[in-house]
Amino acid sequence: MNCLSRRLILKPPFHSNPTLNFPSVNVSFYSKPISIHQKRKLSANTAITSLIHHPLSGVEEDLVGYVFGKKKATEVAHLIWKRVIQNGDTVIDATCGNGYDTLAMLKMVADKSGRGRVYGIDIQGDALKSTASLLDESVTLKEKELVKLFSICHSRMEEIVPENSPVRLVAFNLGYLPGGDKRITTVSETTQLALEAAKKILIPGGLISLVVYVGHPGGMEELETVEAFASGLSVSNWICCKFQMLNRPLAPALVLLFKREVAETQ
Ligand SMILES: C[S@@+](CC[C@H](N)C(=O)[O-])C[C@H]1O[C@@H](n2cnc3c(N)ncnc32)[C@H](O)[C@@H]1O
Repeated sequence: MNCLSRRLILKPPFHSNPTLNFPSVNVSFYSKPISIHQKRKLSANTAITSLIHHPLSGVEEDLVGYVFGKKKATEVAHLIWKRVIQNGDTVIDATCGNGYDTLAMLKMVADKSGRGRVYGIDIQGDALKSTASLLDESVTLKEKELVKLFSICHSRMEEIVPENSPVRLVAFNLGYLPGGDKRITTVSETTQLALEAAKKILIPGGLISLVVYVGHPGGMEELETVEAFASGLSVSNWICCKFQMLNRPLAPALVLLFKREVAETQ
């Protein structure tokens, strides 16, 4: 058989951590039609390669940590963001709160060229003040300039991100502001609108990440809204999953909506 074989070192574009080793794979180019058996072998190799390079691979231990109550949903979310975000990216924190997620995102996008941007949104002025003061304590003035804060509803996120900015992450941490007024929470209607907006502006290879607190009134309904939205996304373009503890009903659920880099043919 006429077959050209090449050994490639694949560096997925979503990966920014140079300390991790990338597996090498054999890629074969065939000049003749191949048998069904060879085709199956090839597509299995492709499937394995895409699994190896998926942002969820490499965080297995952290997911086990979450299952055994050793890692918080937010910590696992941050580790997965790290595998998606590249220096210089544009990302959105759709619920800034006290700014911990904003800060984590800033550390991931900031580079010397000053290209990265974090658009932070919260309906409460107090939350944005809290985010700004956390940034003041934690980052340089130059880094802080990469963060743009907006006191608006996240359903309006399209209005604040410049049109040609490739958004790679939109993150939600739903519920109420810790230490704030517990009556002010995210709500299903606007969360649904915000998810639709996020879907429109996210680039292929991007991620919509949600940590959903279900212990407050309306929290469970909101999780159902998120699940219904995720269930409606096409399999060829999205990989959607949820991590939730069944016997810890008040523990937050982690919902991840990965937009495929390349649409999968069915
Ligand atoms: C659980 S807190 C976020 C915690 C935050 N990510 C952190 O790291 O501290 C949820 C936040 O969502 C905000 N929020 C509620 N409804 C919103 C809306 N429609 N648009 C934007 N933010 C909203 C609340 O004011 C609150 O600060």
